[in-house]
Amino acid sequence: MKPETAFIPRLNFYILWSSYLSDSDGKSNHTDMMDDYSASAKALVAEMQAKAALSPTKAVAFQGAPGCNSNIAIQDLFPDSLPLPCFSFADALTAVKEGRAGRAMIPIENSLNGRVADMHFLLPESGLTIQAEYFLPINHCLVAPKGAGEITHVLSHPQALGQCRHWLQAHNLRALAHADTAGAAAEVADRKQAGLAALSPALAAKLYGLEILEKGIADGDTNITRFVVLAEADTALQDLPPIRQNLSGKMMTSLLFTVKNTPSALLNAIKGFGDNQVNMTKLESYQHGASFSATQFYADVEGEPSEDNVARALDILQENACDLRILGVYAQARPRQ
Ligand SMILES: O=C(O)C(=O)C[C@]1(C(=O)O)C=C[C@@H](O)C=C1
Repeated sequence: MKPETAFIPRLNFYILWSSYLSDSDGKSNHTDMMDDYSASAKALVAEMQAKAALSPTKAVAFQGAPGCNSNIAIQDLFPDSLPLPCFSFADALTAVKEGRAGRAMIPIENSLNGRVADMHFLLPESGLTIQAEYFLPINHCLVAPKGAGEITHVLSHPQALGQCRHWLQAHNLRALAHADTAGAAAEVADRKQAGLAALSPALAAKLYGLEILEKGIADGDTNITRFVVLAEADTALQDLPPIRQNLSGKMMTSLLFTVKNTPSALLNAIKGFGDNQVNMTKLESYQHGASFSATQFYADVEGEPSEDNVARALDILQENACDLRILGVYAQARPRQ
């Protein structure tokens, strides 16, 4: 991504970083913004990291600054845990791999704006498994320092900007991408720049001393993000802080598999799910390798491999696909039908 401009996928406009977010001498601060937490967030990040370091199994890693939605998801699901802020998704997964956190909380899809994290490569590469899912209602606020004046530019995570795309256009606000919603709030708190606001949770406004100018911003009535909890496969659930959530009583299984780009290859691979009455709730495709000759699929199905019908469907999948990998078997947090 060039320092001068950045493109937000799913939003049909370019974001001018340095033309707007530059010092009075014209020097860009792009590198600082992309590579590290802003000053307002640093002390809190350091404090949370220090607490997590004292009790790593109680730590749950997340991408973003304190007060972001992933942090809120952790507070909801693991009230007794120690949230561990990490700057990138890769950092959050590495924290679990290196034993600095027992788990990671990762957003994967949003009801208004679709896919979030690149699970198809992050998860397989990390070797971690999905232990749980969680659905968090998202409540974006427009937040700014006191005296910011008329707002013209809004900084936030590309997902948050995408979830509020129509609202931003209707209010003639220019969107600027940031690593996460709370990090965006910390950034506008540091800059105290006239006309600059952030889209963030109310919690971030509180943490970074910002005013809430508007609440409940979203382009639809239902704005929910699905998160998954990742952990090492051999981590026993009982060794980690308890999960507090209502469950539907069913299980979910997440899979990754590859088929050749030949006629009916996908149809043959997943036929067993329909034939055995197994409900597939998600199927996403990705090009696999550099040749465009095979496609990788990520799928979520209801049920678990120990159920006969799921086992039969998986056998058929195994016969017709390659690289089948079970990414996780976990309790369903929300009915799918
Ligand atoms: O930036 C945050 O607040 C995050 O936790 C990330 C994230 C996302 O990537 O989807 C999480 C939930 C919201 O949908 C918006 C942003």
